Amino acid sequence: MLYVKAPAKINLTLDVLYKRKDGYHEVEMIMTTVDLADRVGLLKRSDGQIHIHSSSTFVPDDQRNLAYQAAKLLQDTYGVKDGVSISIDKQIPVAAGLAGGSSDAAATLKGLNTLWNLGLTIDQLAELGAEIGSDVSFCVYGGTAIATGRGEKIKHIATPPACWVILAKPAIGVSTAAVYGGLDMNKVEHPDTQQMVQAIEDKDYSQLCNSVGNVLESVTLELYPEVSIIKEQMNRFGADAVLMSGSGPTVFGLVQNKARVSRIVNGLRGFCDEVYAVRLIGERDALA
Ligand SMILES: C[C@](O)(CO)[C@H](O)COP(=O)(O)OP(=O)(O)OC[C@H]1O[C@@H](n2ccc(N)nc2=O)[C@H](O)[C@@H]1O
Ligand SMILES: Nc1ncnc2c1ncn2[C@@H]1O[C@H](COP(=O)(O)OP(=O)(O)OP(=O)(O)O)[C@@H](O)[C@H]1O
Repeated sequence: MLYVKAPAKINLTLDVLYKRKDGYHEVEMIMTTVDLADRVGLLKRSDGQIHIHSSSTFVPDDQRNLAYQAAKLLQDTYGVKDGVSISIDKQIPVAAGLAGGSSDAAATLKGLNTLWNLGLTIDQLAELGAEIGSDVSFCVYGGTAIATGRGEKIKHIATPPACWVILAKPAIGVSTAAVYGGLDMNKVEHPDTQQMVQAIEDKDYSQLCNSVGNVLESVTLELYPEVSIIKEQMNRFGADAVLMSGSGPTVFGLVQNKARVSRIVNGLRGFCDEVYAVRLIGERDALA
């Protein structure tokens, strides 16, 4: 069995520039990996079939699974006759704004490149990943990057200063399409992406905290008021910055003071079932 780690991402910024003719939104966002990861196990099959087994009942075990789609795309594109049994040890909450499915797909692309001896470059894998979903290309590389286009154009940037990331996910799943669909471009308050890039390059933690912003947040907050409550609690218990990740509903809080981490985590219990305290990874291949 070949095991590949599939880390979650958070969006330190997420800006939407305009709605495109193809229905997608042109974005500019800063993404970084955190050390909450699924574990994807891959076992070669000689019958050509793709089988999925997941530890979570929330995840489809058929062609709807993004890891299945990754394997099928490689088979079809490169005429691969081998199959694979894919087991997903799910640690990342599902439909949470943390790119769990996208990261499983990216891990599958990378693992099968080895298992099926395809000899593809990481750039080729990232390009294929874009056919599966907008977040998959970033997940192939990991690290910290500005993503543009519909999210598939990746430019790597420096590693952010070290900190804790508290993730709190209310017991709801959010449809990414519904959140983008609810965005009113006349009401968008754009985050300052360049200021965030500068803060990361300067390793200026307090400026980084001042620069977080996500234009999808107000849409999700309106649909799900429970997300606001979690934001308020994180702020009240002393997180340095608080923001929703992706299309939500997960809220993350950044903290440098370790004593404050357990205070915030304990404070959130009772408001929220799923709370994690993890670290920013932010470096490419730190988990490979
Ligand atoms: C919210 C983010 O997670 C931020 O990282 C991503 O922008 C979404 O990435 P994703 O889940 O991989 O999204 P996809 O599976 O490609 O798209 C799901 C749906 O979201 C909407 N969508 C997605 C990306 C984008 N740039 N514009 C969009 O309008 C589209 O309606 C699309 O049908
Ligand atoms: N391997 C997978 N893991 C989790 N969900 C999957 C997977 N494959 C397909 N899905 C489906 O995709 C949907 C979105 O799940 P996912 O956890 O990837 O969302 P997300 O964290 O919001 O992603 P993103 O941040 O990229 O928008 C789920 O409702 C689930 O049915």
